[in-house]
Amino acid sequence: MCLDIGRAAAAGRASDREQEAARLVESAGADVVEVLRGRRDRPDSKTFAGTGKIEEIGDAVRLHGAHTVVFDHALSASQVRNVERALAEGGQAVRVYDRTELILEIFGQRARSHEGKLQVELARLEHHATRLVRGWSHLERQRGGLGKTGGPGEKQIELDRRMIGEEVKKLKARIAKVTQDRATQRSGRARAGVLRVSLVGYTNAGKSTLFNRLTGADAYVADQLFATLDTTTRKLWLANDSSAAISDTVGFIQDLPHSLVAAFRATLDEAVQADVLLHVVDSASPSRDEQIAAVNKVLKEIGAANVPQILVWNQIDRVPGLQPEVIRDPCGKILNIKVSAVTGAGLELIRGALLEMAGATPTDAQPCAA
Ligand SMILES: Nc1nc2c(ncn2[C@@H]2O[C@H](COP(=O)(O)OP(=O)(O)OP(=O)(O)O)[C@@H](O)[C@H]2O)c(=O)[nH]1
Ligand SMILES: [Mg+2]
Repeated sequence: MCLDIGRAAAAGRASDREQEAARLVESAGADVVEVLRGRRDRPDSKTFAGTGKIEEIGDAVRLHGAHTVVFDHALSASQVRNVERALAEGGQAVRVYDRTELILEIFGQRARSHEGKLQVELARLEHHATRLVRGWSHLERQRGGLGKTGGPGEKQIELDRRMIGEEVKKLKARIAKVTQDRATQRSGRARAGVLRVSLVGYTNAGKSTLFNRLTGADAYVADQLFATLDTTTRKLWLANDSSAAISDTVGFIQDLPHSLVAAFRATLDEAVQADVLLHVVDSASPSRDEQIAAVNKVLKEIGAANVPQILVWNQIDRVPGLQPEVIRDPCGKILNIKVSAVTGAGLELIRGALLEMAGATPTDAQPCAA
C-alpha cells in the first residue's frame, strides 16, 4: 500500500500525523510500502494536474507493486476517479482510498456485534450518499450551462439516491430496535441510582486495558487503532457496599468521519448518558494535547461536552518521572489522575475519585473562595 500524506510538512522527520496515518493503514491489515509527502503547498494540488504528484505516486506504485494508494485527507469522488484513471493510464490499476474510507474500512473489518455491523453499514451508505449528492450538483451545474434538462446521468443518480435513502431508513429502524435493550438497561441503572461511568478517549490510549484491570473483564486489547467498536458495560466495585457501572466503548481519532459519528450515535450514547466520563489519555504520546482536543471535539458533537469529566493520564510507566497522583483545581475538583493500566499503579485513585463523585464519602475538597 502506498500512502500519500496530504497534510504533512514538506520536509523533516515523519510527523506524528504521518505515523498515525501509517498505523491506520496497518490497522486495516495492509503493509505501508512508502510514505509520500503531501503537496498541499502547490496551487494546483486539488486536481494534482501538473504537480508531478501522479507521476510520483505512479513511480512508487510501480516500484513496490502496490495495489492501493491511500490519501490522508478527504478526497472528492471525482478526485478519486481522476487519480485512479491517471494511474490506470500509466498501466497501474490501483484502488484509491481517502482517510474517511480507510477508517470506514477498518470499522467494517472490526465490527463484530450485530449492532456494530449495522452501524458501519449505515455509515458507508451515508458516506456514499454524500458523494452522489456531490456528483449530482456537479451535473446540475453542467446541465444549466447547456440549457438542457434531464439526462441519463441525472436519472441514475436520482434512482441511486432514492435507493440509498430507503436502505438508510431501514437500517436506522433495525439499529433502533437493537439498541432498545441497551437503553432499557441504562434507564434501569439510572433508576437504581448506580453511578454510570464511561471510558472515552483517543484510540489506543488504553481504555480497554483499564476497563479489564478495573473490572476483571476480558475485553479485546491490542496495539492497533480501533480495537474496540462495541460498548461493554460491567459492574465496577468501588468500596464495601458501593459500586458503579462502567462502559468501555469505541475510541476517537482526529477527523473522525462525520458519517461514522452519526451512525455510531447509539454506541456513543453511553457517553452522553453517563454521570462521569473517564477521559483516558496516552500520556506517553507526543501528540496527547491534540488527541485530548480531538476527543473533546467529538464529545461536543455527540452532546456530551457537559458531562463531568476526569482526565486519566494513562501509561505513566512509559514516561520517566510520572507518579500516580490526583491533581485538583483550587476548588478541590478532580482534574486528572495519573495511572498505569498495565502495572496497576494508581488504580485505587480512580476508585477513590469515583466514590467521591458518587457522594459515598465526604469530599476532601476545600471550600472554594471563588
Ligand atoms: N505500557 C503501557 N501500555 C499500555 C497501557 N495501557 C494500555 N497499554 C497498551 O496500549 C495498547 C492499546 O490498548 P487498548 O486498551 O486496546 O486501547 P484502547 O484505548 O481500548 O484502544 P481502542 O479500542 O483501539 O480505541 C495495548 O497494546 C496495551 O497493552 C499502560 O498503562 N502502559
Ligand atoms: Mg479498546
